[in-house]
Amino acid sequence: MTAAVRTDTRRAPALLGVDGLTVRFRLPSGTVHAVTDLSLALHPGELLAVVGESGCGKSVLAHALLGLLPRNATVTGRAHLHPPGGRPVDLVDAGERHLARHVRGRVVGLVPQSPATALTPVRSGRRLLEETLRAHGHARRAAPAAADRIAAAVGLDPGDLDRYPHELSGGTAQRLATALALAPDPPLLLADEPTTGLDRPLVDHTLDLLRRRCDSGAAVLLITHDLAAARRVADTVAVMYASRIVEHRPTAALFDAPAHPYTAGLLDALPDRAFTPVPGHPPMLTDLPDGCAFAPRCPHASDACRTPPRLVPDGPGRVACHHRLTPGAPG
Ligand SMILES: Nc1ncnc2c1ncn2[C@@H]1O[C@H](COP(=O)(O)OP(=O)(O)OP(=O)(O)O)[C@@H](O)[C@H]1O
Ligand code: NI
Repeated sequence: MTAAVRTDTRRAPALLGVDGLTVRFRLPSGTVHAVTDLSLALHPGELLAVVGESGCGKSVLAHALLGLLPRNATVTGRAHLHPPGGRPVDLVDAGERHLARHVRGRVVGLVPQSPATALTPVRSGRRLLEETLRAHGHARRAAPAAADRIAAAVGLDPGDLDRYPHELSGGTAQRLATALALAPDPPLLLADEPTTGLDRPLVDHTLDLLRRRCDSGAAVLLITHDLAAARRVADTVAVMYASRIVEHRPTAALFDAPAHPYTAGLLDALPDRAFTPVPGHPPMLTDLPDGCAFAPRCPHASDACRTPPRLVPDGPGRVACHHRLTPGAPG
């Protein structure tokens, strides 16, 4: 079914076209290469999962798209957003005023990775949700019923809405953050680890909710550590390593025949596969090697890997590797 959705979405113009997005942080100790030359297109109806080990740049990517990075960040490249019925905007160039008034929440929703710290502490969940709904065009009288409906959709009890964020468990705060992001019905949703702290049935419930939004025309960029989650709902999966996309392809193709040794390593780490972690650790983003950043951990590395591999088309996807795996070959 997702294949059919994918075919349809490719014909529509991209809702988001990211081209060469690069983020650097200046620190007294050096420069953090957080996102490097990242390109992707996201179409209405498409669910893209971004996966990769902790610290590879997933959250920085989401924050860069929303102009939410701190002052020590430099962002270059382009991120064209084509809101349905609205004027296209380059999210990298757009000023804070434009992003705050016309983009954040309304066109691009964010489920933040740490909702407990992102939620305003002095308002109850109900007040936050009703304010969000009213700010996005719901009549005052209709807001309470709409708040209850959205709360129920994310699996919140009405009683949970009457609490303050600091009174909520991590999983409940997570669901409130999801409800707040969904309330304005944004055509693009960036969901950064939206299932953290949830038990398995609620994880699946939340993932299916995101999938249904795509099936009714929205686009979702789902950031997750959870490959099983990506497999359940994503149309395509982008694998990030040390600030770059190293592989991006349709979900079934990625799980059946990964082309990048790092992707193969992530899949081998799954409990229902070899359950063997990728050996070693990711490099420091202040001190990246000149060539392929994965080479020190890669069983296939050779002299060729001293030259950085470019992300190039590979079958139905893209891969950046001098030793790409072919289907059937050992990882
Ligand atoms: N304000 C900042 N100043 C300096 N470095 C930063 C800043 N924010 C993030 N970083 C660095 O950027 C890199 C990417 O961070 P990011 O939060 O995107 O990782 P992530 O892939 O989301 O990891 P996780 O899965 O743990 O959430 C990390 O090395 C992080 O330390
Ligand atoms: Ni993150």
